[in-house]
Amino acid sequence: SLLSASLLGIKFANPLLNASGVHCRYTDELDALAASAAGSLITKSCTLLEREGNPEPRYAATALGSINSMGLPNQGYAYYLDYARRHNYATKPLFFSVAGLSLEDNLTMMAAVRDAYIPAIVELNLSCPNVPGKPQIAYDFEAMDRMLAAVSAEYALPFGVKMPPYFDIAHFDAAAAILNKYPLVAFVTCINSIGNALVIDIENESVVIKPKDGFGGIGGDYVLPTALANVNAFYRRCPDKQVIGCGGVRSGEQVFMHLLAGASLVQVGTALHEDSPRIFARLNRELSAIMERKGYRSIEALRGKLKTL
Ligand SMILES: O=C(O)c1[nH]c(=O)[nH]c(=O)c1I
Repeated sequence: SLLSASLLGIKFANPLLNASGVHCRYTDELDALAASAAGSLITKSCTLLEREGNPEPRYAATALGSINSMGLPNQGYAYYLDYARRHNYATKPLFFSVAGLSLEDNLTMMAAVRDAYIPAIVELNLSCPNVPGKPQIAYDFEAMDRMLAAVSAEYALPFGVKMPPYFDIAHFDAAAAILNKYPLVAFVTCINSIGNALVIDIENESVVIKPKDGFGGIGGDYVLPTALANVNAFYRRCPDKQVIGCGGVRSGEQVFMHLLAGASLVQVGTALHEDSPRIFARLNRELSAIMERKGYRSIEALRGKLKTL
């Protein structure tokens, strides 16, 4: 149909899903996404063992988006693996986000997903900005190279990576060159939050979240141009991979922009957090209306068709 999408040869009724971390820590949240108009869903990035995460307040919404320093709170990978075993894949695909605190933990968790023989799609999170003492992997190119070499060898199935934003052409080139060494990295999700920003409340003359002196990853309207640039940069540099767009989506127009930039699927974070899974029905309606107005009969007809001047 009009909104049909595909990734790794798997069919999606529409390109929309949640961004990992939003509305996906607990099974009731995941069930609500499964029952929503989203074309697929993804679990909260998980670690080997359950984690409480950082002290609260650790999320705040602003007029232009959000800031968070959650600290990787999650129920542990076994909880999400159990959910992934019970998911009905005939209804919609499920993504499984992994964010181990070490290479060994990532290998253990991904081996468990591999050995579960379920069609869950793994998104390896290389970009969590909020675990004190754990600099994010994707900003350390040698560490990312080592991680992908070991994970590719162990998992031995196609998987994706969740990338942070980059801000320098040389960094797009270097990061893409590493990803292109690994054919099993079948998709690249751009972007994670822009890390370590600072939101100030002038009434209280204070930061708005408790962890890390108020420093946290931002999402929402703040990040849209950076998200689109990263989607298009990796779309251009990784012709053998697909790209999932994430960042700044709150209406059909931003979904359309991500698709033009080259995205195959589009994730929604801040706007989903501030609304509810009902947002997916609205976004699908708005995207359909834009496509019909412009005479597009499929997403493939517009994907990656961004014009330059
Ligand atoms: O603080 C978090 O839990 C978190 N927050 C983000 O904004 N991105 C991430 O990948 C993670 I793992």
